[in-house]
Amino acid sequence: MTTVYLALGANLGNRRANLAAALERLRLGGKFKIRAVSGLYETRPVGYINQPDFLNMALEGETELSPLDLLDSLKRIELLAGRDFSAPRNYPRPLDLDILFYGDHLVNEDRLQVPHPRLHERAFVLAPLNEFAPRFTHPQLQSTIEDLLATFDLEKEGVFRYCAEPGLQIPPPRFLFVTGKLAAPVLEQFLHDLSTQLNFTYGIAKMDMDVAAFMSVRYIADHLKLPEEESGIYDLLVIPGWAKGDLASLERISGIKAVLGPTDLTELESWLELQIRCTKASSNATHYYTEEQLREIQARLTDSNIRIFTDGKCIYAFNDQLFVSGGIEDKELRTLFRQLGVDNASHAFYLGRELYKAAMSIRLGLPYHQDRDLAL
Ligand SMILES: Nc1ncnc2c1ncn2[C@@H]1O[C@H](COP(=O)(O)OP(=O)(O)OP(=O)(O)O)[C@@H](O)[C@H]1O
Ligand SMILES: Nc1nc2c(c(=O)[nH]1)N=C(CO)CN2
Repeated sequence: MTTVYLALGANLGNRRANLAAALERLRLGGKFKIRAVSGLYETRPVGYINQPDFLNMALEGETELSPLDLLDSLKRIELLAGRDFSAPRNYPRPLDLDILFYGDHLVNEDRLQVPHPRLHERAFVLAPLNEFAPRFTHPQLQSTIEDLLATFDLEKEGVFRYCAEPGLQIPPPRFLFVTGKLAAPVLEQFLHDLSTQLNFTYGIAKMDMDVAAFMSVRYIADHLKLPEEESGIYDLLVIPGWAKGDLASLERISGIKAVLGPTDLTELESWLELQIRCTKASSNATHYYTEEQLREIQARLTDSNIRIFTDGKCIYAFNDQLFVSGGIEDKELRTLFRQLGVDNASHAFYLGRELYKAAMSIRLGLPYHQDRDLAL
């Protein structure tokens, strides 16, 4: 698995819906996992000026695809969004997906250059990327994203973080269940109930056979009719637990990672819980705000409640009036606490506990969320 960074842009049609659909399609049959997404930015077009404004965002993902296979998948997603590849470069488009970085690999092929050769000239790329990868170092320029971004005045560039469109979330996992005709209605009911409880989405492929237990992997591979554009929207193909045969060939034919599901519907809940936990546990991306972004958040506050954040190194605490930051050593924590000037005893206990939890999260390399337990 390689960590990759992608830039997304849209300036035709329903721009936000185009970006949302791209996130849904970016599962690539389980070969791509989105780990972090930025907010949406309203941006003035660069290059060919006489065209509508863009919505831009960036994301961090992990993939087992090679750089060129990833590029091909991105081109397919652009095509599904209605992209006209005969239009000249820099023309309006419903969707544009660029590979910014592929780990720290350098690629220099006719149809692919990575790192993207123009990313450091583009505030509309650097600003969203900086939300979750400020300290990623450009392998050729040897500068971090935050340093590259610091050379731009975002207002002058026409790059605005707080646009009218609400941001997008990482889509929940999406499973495709294969079933026989008899079990289909019961499975549908189970999945319908569990999907909100466990936060996943699903599709059901009903095979023309009464009982799922009689299906072989070969039979499923031969009879699963999936429109080509659909394989990308799933993370996992779940086939009945009794099925025997070669899963690798089914994966090749369907384009989706395949696993055997539980043999009994009563085990479906714990089986799904485990699957979902596994996808989350392998996520190592932590979203950190930069001090500048935290100060922007502060500027919009109107109350005195203290908000606490970390950036993996320092602790930041602020309300509408004051903004303090500091390190995680005991002495630094005490100074931070004093600067907050809290005189109410129960509030002081609360803040002390939160500050120590924030310090602990930094020591352990875990994400910190105010009022939530530390979690792996
Ligand atoms: N890192 C990269 N990411 C995406 N496409 C790339 C990359 N490097 C080279 N390309 C090639 O660029 C071609 C044109 O891509 P596209 O139409 O998205 O360009 P553009 O968005 O108009 O301009 P720009 O490349 O400056 O963003 C693609 O078909 C692809 O082969
Ligand atoms: N603001 C903005 N301008 C652009 C963009 C884009 O995504 N945002 N993409 C381009 C071609 O890739 C050319 N110009």
